Amino acid sequence: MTSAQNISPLDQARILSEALPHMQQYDEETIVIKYGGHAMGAEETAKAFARDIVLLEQTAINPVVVHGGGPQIATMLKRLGIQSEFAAGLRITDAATIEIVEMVLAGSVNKQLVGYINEAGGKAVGLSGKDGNMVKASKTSRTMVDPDSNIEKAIDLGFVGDPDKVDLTLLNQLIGYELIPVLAPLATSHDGHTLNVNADTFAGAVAGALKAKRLLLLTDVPGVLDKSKKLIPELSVKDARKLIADGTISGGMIPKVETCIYALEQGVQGVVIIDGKMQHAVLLELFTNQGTGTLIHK
Ligand SMILES: Nc1ncnc2c1ncn2[C@@H]1O[C@H](COP(=O)(O)OP(=O)(O)O)[C@@H](O)[C@H]1O
Ligand SMILES: CC(=O)N[C@@H](CCC(=O)OP(=O)(O)O)C(=O)O
Repeated sequence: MTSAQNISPLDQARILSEALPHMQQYDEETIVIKYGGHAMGAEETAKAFARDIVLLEQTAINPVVVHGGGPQIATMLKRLGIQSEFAAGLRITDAATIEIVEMVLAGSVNKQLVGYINEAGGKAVGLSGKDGNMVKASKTSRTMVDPDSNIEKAIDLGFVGDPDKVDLTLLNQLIGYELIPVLAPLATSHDGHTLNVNADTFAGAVAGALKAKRLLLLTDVPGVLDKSKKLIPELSVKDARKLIADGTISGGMIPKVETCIYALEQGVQGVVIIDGKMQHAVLLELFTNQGTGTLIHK
């Protein structure tokens, strides 16, 4: 890795100077950043991410962080001997599982990230979508074609939700007051149950409601990859839909790309999927001229 010592002082100054128009572009704007559970696995990278978030806040950008935690939930469920399955990329969440999901997402994962941001000098506030009645959701309904009978069947995902209303009262008390919201993807159903929401979907709903300037989805791959595993730097909504239909985009990448499409429809201007395992991916994406991952556009 090239350290700052290997770069001449003039080049260091040029890199900093290159950031100026980007900082001006995002001045006072809200940027939603989704940090995936896989990406936050390595402590050093997670701490570098936290530093980047504080740097954004320091440059008069309003970052809102949404985190995942799929692998962390899986580890805890395994430790407790609870089986877990996915259907249509979503965790089937029964009554025992939702307790663990909430414990891991709103408890350990959320507080660890809050701790890292605060250690870097920020003022992070850890919340879930249940706080302040922020995110109301309806139980997710999905269908799947049964491979034996070839008949489309409804799948019961249990306590899994799709957001249908985001109340910004609480977030508006934090944004613009140097406080950095760090959100766990949980919501309340209309009859008061806790629902597990895919973190990408949750981030899209929050970015759309906030009319965020940008949405960054940090994952564990360089972006959307084509059939030969090469990075696709730019993807139109039309082509993204084709790649989902032909199976090039599958699994966890489906809710990510669908979130990007939803956010664009809601007026979010720049929507990207980037590699969160790369240190300072957020700074590179926002403050330099080179985009790193996949930009999804209309
Ligand atoms: N076309 C594709 N390009 C990139 N990744 C893909 C693609 N199709 C499926 N994937 C899978 O999607 C995964 C990212 O989704 P997910 O595991 O849910 O990440 P996260 O924890 O960051 O939300 C990748 O690791 C990869 O296995
Ligand atoms: C319904 C559903 O599948 N919820 C996810 C929530 C966490 C998540 O999305 O985490 P990543 O971003 O790390 O994948 C789950 O239970 O794993």
